[in-house]
Amino acid sequence: MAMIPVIDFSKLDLIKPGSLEWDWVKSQVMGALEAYNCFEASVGRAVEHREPVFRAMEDFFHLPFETKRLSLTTTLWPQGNISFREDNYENDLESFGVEKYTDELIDSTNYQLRALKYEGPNTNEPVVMSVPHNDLNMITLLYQNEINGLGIQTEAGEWIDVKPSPSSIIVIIGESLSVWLNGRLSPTRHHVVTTGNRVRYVVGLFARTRGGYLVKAPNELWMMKIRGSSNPMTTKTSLNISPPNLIRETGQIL
Ligand SMILES: O=C(O)CCC(=O)C(=O)O
Ligand SMILES: [Fe+2]
Repeated sequence: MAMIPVIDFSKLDLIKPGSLEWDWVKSQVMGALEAYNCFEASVGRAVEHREPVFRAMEDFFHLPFETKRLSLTTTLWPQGNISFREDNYENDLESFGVEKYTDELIDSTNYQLRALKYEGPNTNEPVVMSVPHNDLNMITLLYQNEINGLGIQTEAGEWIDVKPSPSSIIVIIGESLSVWLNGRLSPTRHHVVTTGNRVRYVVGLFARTRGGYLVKAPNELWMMKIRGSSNPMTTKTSLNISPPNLIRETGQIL
């Protein structure tokens, strides 16, 4: 049974950028992204918050909308986790030799936290809850309760059912990061399919380029070879993140 790679991020607080351990995590991240466009990050700390988070989510879905919006941001994704999402950027960018853009990328990014609830479909037949798609943003972090449902499609077209451990966050990449990397990585194609009668809760953190920024590859990545292609990328694609649509420079509306 195919699985997406699991990478141990639990000691990332203790290891220094540039150390052997850091380079080891970095090379695993690269290997996973090249082979699967995604990975499962094992972050020990998540387990401590697991019960209260999903209990809070049950209560939360009974609240009026505005109360939901306010309480989610402060309760479900405490400040302590900011370093994890920034480490993720730093790690990815270093792998491509463009780490000098880390601060710029972090500054031009905002984070949207979404609480997702999928009612159980009350059948043993798989029911599609979210059709196959790529996210449009840069990176998405997903933390779910024990009800699985996320499927990732490999570039060969095979679907892999994701079964994250309770201490894991799934990291997937979106269209914007793929464009920023000038096609060096493809966005993670994924869907959600569930069975049974239990509710699936997911906390999703969507790292998105702030409105008004043009997502385009830095010069260093212009002429780099695209994976699987013998030709260097000679045209520059970009995404103009101006709501409501993402527009490629070629004029294609996503
Ligand atoms: O429920 C999930 O695991 C994924 C959700 C998703 O794909 C999305 O909100 O874009
Ligand atoms: Fe998605």
